[in-house]
Amino acid sequence: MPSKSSTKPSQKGKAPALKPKAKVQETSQNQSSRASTWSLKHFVSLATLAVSFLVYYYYNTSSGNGSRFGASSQSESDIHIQSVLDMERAIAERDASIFEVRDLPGKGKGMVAVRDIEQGELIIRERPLFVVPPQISVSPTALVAQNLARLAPSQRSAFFNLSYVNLPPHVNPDSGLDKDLNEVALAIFQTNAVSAGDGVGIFPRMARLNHGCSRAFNSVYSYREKEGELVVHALKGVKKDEELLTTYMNTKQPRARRRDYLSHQYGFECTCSVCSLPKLESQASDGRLSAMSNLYARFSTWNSGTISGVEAIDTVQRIWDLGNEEGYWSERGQLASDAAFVAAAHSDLTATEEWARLAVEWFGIELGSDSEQAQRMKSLAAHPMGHAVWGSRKVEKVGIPRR
Ligand SMILES: C[S@@+](CC[C@H](N)C(=O)[O-])C[C@H]1O[C@@H](n2cnc3c(N)ncnc32)[C@H](O)[C@@H]1O
Repeated sequence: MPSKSSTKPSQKGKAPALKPKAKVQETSQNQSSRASTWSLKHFVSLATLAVSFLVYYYYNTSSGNGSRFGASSQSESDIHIQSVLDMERAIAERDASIFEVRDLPGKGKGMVAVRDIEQGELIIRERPLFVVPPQISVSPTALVAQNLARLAPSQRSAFFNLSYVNLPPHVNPDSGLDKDLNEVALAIFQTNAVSAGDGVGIFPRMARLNHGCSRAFNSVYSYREKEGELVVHALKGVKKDEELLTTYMNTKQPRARRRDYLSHQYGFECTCSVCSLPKLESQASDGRLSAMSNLYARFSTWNSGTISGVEAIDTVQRIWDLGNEEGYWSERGQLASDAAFVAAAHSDLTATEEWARLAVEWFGIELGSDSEQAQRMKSLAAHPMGHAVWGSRKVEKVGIPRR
């Protein structure tokens, strides 16, 4: 059955660092121009394969491992250093062909598209500088300091280049004292860390993504446990010179609540296009977002048998329709996947196939067509009756997606 959490919002929010209970979310998005999007994504994922290999090489041969250098001959060291430089150049070149990190008024730095980006396109693939586990036995400050000590100098400087908020007032960042530097490091970690599997990690390239609410965010990041990598995909088509924005929270909440959270946790007053709407439009948007949240809660009651399969699918369709009205396209892969689950439980073959196909499409956009989630839905669409829950509930014609 769709667990309570599986029917929850699924865009990935920034994980409050060292709050181990913070859960990763996943997202998905918009339709249209599918064939061309797919072929481009395919090309991009091939291109990034080469980069990934170099990243793999880098992290598995260099990461502060001095003894490796010590044991190498001069020519081996030269080759190694050259490989690392090649890898860094390849990543920088690929990034530069998609976005630029710029100073943006009132936001510090941010990522701006240097060309049109297609919906579903892979923007970043990145391994973490480090990940901290959910359970820790030393203080957060000491843990971050320990992790930093293991990094190569260039990695440490990438970390200390990141921005931070909420530095305790007694800390002087310019004192040059270790104790103050460690507090700054913790503030950087807490401002920039995101969920990475069970832990939270630092990904310095994606860390430049600023936040937008509801329909304002156009990029989604997701962590791939198997690969140990984070990927960022375009949730919507992005125009050249437009800022790339992700979301730091579940934004299906009224503006006042979103602003409170962002100001407290991240130290800024959100002025995204949704937060800047005139009063009446903002109220209408808040109404839609709250209605979506309530419908998600209703959908989850299918688990306990409170609502029928038909009612559950009708609820999914209402969430979808509200998403269309609001321009909120995130989490649609998960939503369609949950609907396919319900359809399979009620032995509705056509509905299972159709919802699974829709899930493939939206997981493909938000998480990548090579994501585990998209692949799983692909096999469900091909073999609906093979689903573990097939026929576990009363037979019902639950309904296919209207989109
Ligand atoms: C993860 S960092 C994002 C990159 C950051 N702007 C930088 O210069 O490196 C998070 C911080 O960026 C700023 N920020 C993010 N989204 C913002 C927004 N929509 N408006 C203003 N500041 C924002 C806040 O200071 C927040 O604490």
